[in-house]
Amino acid sequence: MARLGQKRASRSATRRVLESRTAHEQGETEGVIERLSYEGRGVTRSQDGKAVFVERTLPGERVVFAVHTSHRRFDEAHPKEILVASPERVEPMCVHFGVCGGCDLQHASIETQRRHKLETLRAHFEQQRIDAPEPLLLAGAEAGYRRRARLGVRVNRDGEVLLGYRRRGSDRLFAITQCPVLVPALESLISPLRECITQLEHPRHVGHIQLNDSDQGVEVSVRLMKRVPEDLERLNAFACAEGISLSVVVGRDTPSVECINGEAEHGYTLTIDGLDPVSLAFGSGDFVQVNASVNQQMVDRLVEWCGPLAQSVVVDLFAGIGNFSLPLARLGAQIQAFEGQQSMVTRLLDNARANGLDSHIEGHVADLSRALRGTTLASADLVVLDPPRAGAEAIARQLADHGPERILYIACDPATLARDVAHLCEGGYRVVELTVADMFPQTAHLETMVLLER
Ligand SMILES: C[S@@+](CC[C@H](N)C(=O)[O-])C[C@H]1O[C@@H](n2cnc3c(N)ncnc32)[C@H](O)[C@@H]1O
Repeated sequence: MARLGQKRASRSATRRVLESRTAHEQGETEGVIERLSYEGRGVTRSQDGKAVFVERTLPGERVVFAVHTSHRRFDEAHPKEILVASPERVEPMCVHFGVCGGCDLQHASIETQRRHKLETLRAHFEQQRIDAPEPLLLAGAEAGYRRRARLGVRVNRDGEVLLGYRRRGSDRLFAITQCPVLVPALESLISPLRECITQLEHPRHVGHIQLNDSDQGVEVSVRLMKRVPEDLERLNAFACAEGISLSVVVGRDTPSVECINGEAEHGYTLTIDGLDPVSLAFGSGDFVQVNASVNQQMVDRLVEWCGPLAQSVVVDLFAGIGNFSLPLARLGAQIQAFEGQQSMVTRLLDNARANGLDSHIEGHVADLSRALRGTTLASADLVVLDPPRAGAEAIARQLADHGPERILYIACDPATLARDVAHLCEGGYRVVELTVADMFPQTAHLETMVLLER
């Protein structure tokens, strides 16, 4: 097999390697990959038995690797050559794979990726001694699924405009020419956008660019440090030519938003289907589930698991802009929604009103890294919680002591999920349904849905 591209370690990583007494010589080592780590790297051992995590490799492969970062108990490495390839290895779909900080599993077949996610979840549950049914899988397209992205912009010393993402393991930006995990309507904008920024009077004033695919089509938001009228005209011409909506956010401390082309003043929405669909307006600072098809399947499964909900009281914790609250309210449930950001609670309540569901939803701002005071979670019929990666340990302990009959936990981190589910099981719950949702194909990230009953 061919030699693989040289990966340059960041300066601080290089310094750590040189300073570390346990670092490998800066040579290359041969090894056989034993297994995949949870975050999708091949694991082998150095001659002295130290674990080495080699990115972009698969179990069973014989590889030549070079260590780029050394720690006391393990090393991190990149492959130089694949001597014996796994039959599960595939050609990565993106030319930037290995450099880009986004995807980490493009070298594995989609079946391998999904099996790995199921095994990762099982392993976390086993570590916590949680008794659970075999996880099922929800999945959509393996590429072209991301409906939101943030692109960085940098102008290098030669005046060349770089539009792209951060490098793997670094803060540094690199230029992209493609991103096959984006929905086609967003991916096709990469080159024209770069061209447009290059032709601005002041490309250095561009901070970052956010792309959203919505019910109204593509919406682009450009962050500008300064308002330059000629550049606004050029951005407007670009938006008209591409048939997209475009707004600019100008200034640093108190930025102002200006719509320069399209429908921004009416808002952008995402629709969730059902017998009676709901549409959610969102803003660029709001949390949005990036994979529309998998999100729809999650909402469908939630509805299927939770059965008839008319007149039920549902507490939706970490509610965002109402992704679960509104479909549940549509089924007749009374929703108490809690969310940390005031702006998203406001949006959730606006969304409830716009969908004729305001009499079914109350929204509250609350910091859910702590137990929720003044609300009797036990008297709800169902608690839905969908925390960020840190999980919801305090809430899980509270629910373990005073929780309702049923809890639906949606999680983007299997380790903190398993920790919290273990608390719930100690409190008398058992896992009755378990599903892995492949929300982020080509990466090792997994989304999980767990239904627990007392
Ligand atoms: C994974 S998102 C889920 C949002 C929503 N359920 C959805 O499906 O779109 C997690 C949400 O938790 C909110 N959040 C994060 N930390 C929080 C905290 N300490 N207290 C309350 N909400 C928090 C975020 O603002 C975000 O909206």
